[in-house]
Amino acid sequence: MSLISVEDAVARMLAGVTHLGEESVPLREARGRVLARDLAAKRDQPPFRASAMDGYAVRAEDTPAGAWLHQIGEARAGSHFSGTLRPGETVRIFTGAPVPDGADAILIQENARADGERIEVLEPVAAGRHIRAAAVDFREGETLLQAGRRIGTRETALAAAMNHGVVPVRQRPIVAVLSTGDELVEPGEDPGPDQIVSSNGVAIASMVAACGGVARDLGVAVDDKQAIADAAAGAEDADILVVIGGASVGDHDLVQPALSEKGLKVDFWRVAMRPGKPVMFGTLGRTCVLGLPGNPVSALICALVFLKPLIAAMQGAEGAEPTRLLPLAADLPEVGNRQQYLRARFVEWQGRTAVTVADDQDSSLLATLARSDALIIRPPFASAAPAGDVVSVIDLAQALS
Ligand SMILES: Nc1nc2c(c(=O)[nH]1)N[C@H]1C(S)=C(S)[C@@H](COP(=O)(O)OP(=O)(O)OC[C@H]3O[C@@H](n4cnc5c(N)ncnc54)[C@H](O)[C@@H]3O)O[C@H]1N2
Ligand code: MOO
Repeated sequence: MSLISVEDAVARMLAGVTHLGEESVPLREARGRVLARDLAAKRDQPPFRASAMDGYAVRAEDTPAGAWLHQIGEARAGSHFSGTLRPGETVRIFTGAPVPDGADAILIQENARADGERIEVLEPVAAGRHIRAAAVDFREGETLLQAGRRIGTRETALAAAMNHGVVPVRQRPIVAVLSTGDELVEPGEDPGPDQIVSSNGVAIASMVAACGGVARDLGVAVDDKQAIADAAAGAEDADILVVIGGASVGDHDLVQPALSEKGLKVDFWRVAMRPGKPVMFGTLGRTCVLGLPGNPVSALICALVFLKPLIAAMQGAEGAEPTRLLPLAADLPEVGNRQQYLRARFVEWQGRTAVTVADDQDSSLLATLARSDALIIRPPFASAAPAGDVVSVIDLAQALS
């Protein structure tokens, strides 16, 4: 049986993706959305020379220690002083206020002593000190956030400072999530002795929300072609249908037969990865269909490798999981023909942060996944790796937050 590589599978899946439409949303509601256009500054920041400290606006040359200055006014944030400083004069100033014309430094108040309107200089100050130049942060017209950037806290702050109250973003993909299996009951229900709680549906929906999609829970369909086909009808207007379970080769693995009758075109099935081999991708009309293996850890790792980039691509964003290189704290054996995703923990090893794998990598073990800090990625046919060898690692706290 031939398996497609993870790299080829992801590339094939992304090759057919088109961007979703664009919409405008208030910046306050834009968290997690992806910019559909570049965002340029609508003004200079700061728009004027601004004081960085509370104190006195001065001419630096007037400030030998012991000099006395005459206070002629006050400048506050939001209210400038309209005159011009002449020799021997100062203006009381507060952080964020426009620096008056004629002043070239701020004498901080700790280095001054006020006696009515007479101000004694306790420490000289150099020209330019504690003044932020106009537009030192950015200039009007400068593009600071590019299309494709996901809006988090930093982007929100910058877009706001650029004076964007409303931002152009990509629509959120609608992701229908269908679990399959006679054995499944929803979390919190009263399972029979042969039954299993459906953890995958709710977990994938959580991931969809975290990736900026809109999850539509289609619940659980029993292992029956008609039941699966009927339930999948709830995804007709969805951008993505995720079907969980029934992906393998057993007599009760009916997802492909059920959806084929509705017109599913399978692009790939079975990928050279472990866990996750039975993952399937195809299209049903305009809906992308991702078939995830039922084993809970396989489902989540496949969602990380395929669903996250798919959702990101529809929004015009980068979705590949960032990796970093860390040394192994213990030996690993050689790899077979499937790329491995090994649950692992961060440990201190020879004075450095290193990774060590969990003993049992069975793809049903969610507690092990929750205890793990990282996934070690090992490519197909990699040779045995001794402790100290560097491996590629995904940080789970970010990847499956
Ligand atoms: N003869 C073979 N058997 C299996 C193969 C194979 O190549 N040849 N592949 C194995 C691999 S690898 C995996 S992964 C599983 C994939 O199975 P399915 O996708 O068909 O999933 P199911 O059989 O429906 O379920 C597997 C397992 O996962 C549990 N499950 C299913 N859905 C959920 C859910 N929503 N929440 C929690 N747990 C779920 C289910 O109860 C089973 O225990 O096949 C191997 N077999
Ligand atoms: O490879 Mo399956 O996806 O491990 O259990």
